[in-house]
Amino acid sequence: MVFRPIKWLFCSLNPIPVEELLDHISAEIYQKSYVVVDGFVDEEFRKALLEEQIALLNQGKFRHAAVGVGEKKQIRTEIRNDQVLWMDAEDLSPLQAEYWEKVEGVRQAVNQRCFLGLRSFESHFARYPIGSFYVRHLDQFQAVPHRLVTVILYLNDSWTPADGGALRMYLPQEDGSELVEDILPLGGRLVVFLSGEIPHEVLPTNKERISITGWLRNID
Ligand SMILES: O=C(O)CCC(=O)C(=O)O
Ligand SMILES: [Fe+2]
Repeated sequence: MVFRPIKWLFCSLNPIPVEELLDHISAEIYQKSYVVVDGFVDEEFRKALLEEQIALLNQGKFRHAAVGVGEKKQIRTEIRNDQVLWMDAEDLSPLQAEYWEKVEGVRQAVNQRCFLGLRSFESHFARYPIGSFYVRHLDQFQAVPHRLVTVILYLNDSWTPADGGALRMYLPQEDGSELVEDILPLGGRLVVFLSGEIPHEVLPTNKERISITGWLRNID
């Protein structure tokens, strides 16, 4: 497989060298357990990923997302009612492989600074139809201890506060309280956070909401 060399990650107005961006991501994760990066992918790439996802959706490849793992895995639409399509690490499309390659940069940078021993990545496309949500949860729990870092890329063409569907993060403070931060799923925006430390939810969306969610893990 041939990868396009990644020299720049984009903010359309303000491209910065990839090393600088990865350094920023790992520093923020180290200091505050999360980071939001706008324009992580350029518009052309975002649109191509969105089109690929819509084509797969139209082929009926998405399934209701489940909660729990193994025998306890079940569809619980009162907890989450998005639809997902897992990417097959052994059979990535060229676009998916290009995205994974970008996340590989994040993995290495975070490992270097935070010593998390991240070894692999898993991810799925996600579609939240109008009215859907995902109630407050942690991505790392007893049954899935190997998910250490959550990585989300939003693919939406446009988003305003009136569209709902924000990612609501509950940031633990030193005094034991929580700071609530709402992050809109703006196209090209990347959100990275420590899966075991930041409870979060997806607020009900008033518009179809498309993203790629993934996890860096400490297993192969
Ligand atoms: O799409 C989002 O903003 C968050 C999704 C999420 O929390 C999850 O899939 O675990
Ligand atoms: Fe989550």
